[in-house]
Amino acid sequence: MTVETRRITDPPTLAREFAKDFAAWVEKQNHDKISVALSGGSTPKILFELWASEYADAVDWSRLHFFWGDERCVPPDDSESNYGVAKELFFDKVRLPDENIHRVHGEADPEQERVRYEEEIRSIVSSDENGIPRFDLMLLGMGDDGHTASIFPYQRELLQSPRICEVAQHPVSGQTRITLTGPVINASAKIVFLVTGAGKKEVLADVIHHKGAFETYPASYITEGDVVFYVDEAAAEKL
Ligand SMILES: O=C1O[C@H](COP(=O)(O)O)[C@@H](O)[C@H](O)[C@H]1O
Repeated sequence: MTVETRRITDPPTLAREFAKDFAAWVEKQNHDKISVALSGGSTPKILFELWASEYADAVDWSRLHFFWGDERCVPPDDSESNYGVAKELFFDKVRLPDENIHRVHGEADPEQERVRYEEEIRSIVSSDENGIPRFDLMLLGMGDDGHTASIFPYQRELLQSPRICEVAQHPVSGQTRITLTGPVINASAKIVFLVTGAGKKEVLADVIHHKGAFETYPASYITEGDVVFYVDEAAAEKL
């Protein structure tokens, strides 16, 4: 296990650095069906725009299969849909076959969709020696409260679940979501957090240095693989 932190001036530069590293990483992969789980929220939006513009022809997108670490249980055209955001900013603008996009059907019955999505993951993503799907790349964000994917503080059962996905609840809004579980996130070959903004600086320092209230923050438990935190200066202030 290695945890690396990369401090980068601001969100646009951070997205640019990661996009460059990502393109080089894709080139190095010696298999097709490269599986990437995307994060939701606001942080990856600049990255999606960059992929759709400067990297539209610089990456062979047909080698990649996109999944999500978490999704809100809303229809795909809802502004809250993590898939909807990626579609509008990225998928609609690059040459990526539809069959390479593995979205969570947020409009479906959550429990039935959890089961269906697990099967879809198993059909593409190969498993490790413990039978856990091993994504090639897990892209994560971290909320101001230390949540990652849709695993929120005090939802330890989601961090330890033996399932691939669980139906989750946002603790404040009550919004239903579907999230990958801790063991699946941790089994990924490579894990990348993109974290920006001053609102995350205290929590980020606790998560990375395992101090203060770190045990409360789900992001603290994503430590088993090859983990890289890309952080902007505002978020890195307390590191
Ligand atoms: O709800 C979510 O929040 C986190 C963090 O989002 P951000 O807006 O602070 O970037 C995100 O990683 C997760 O996928 C998303 O659904």
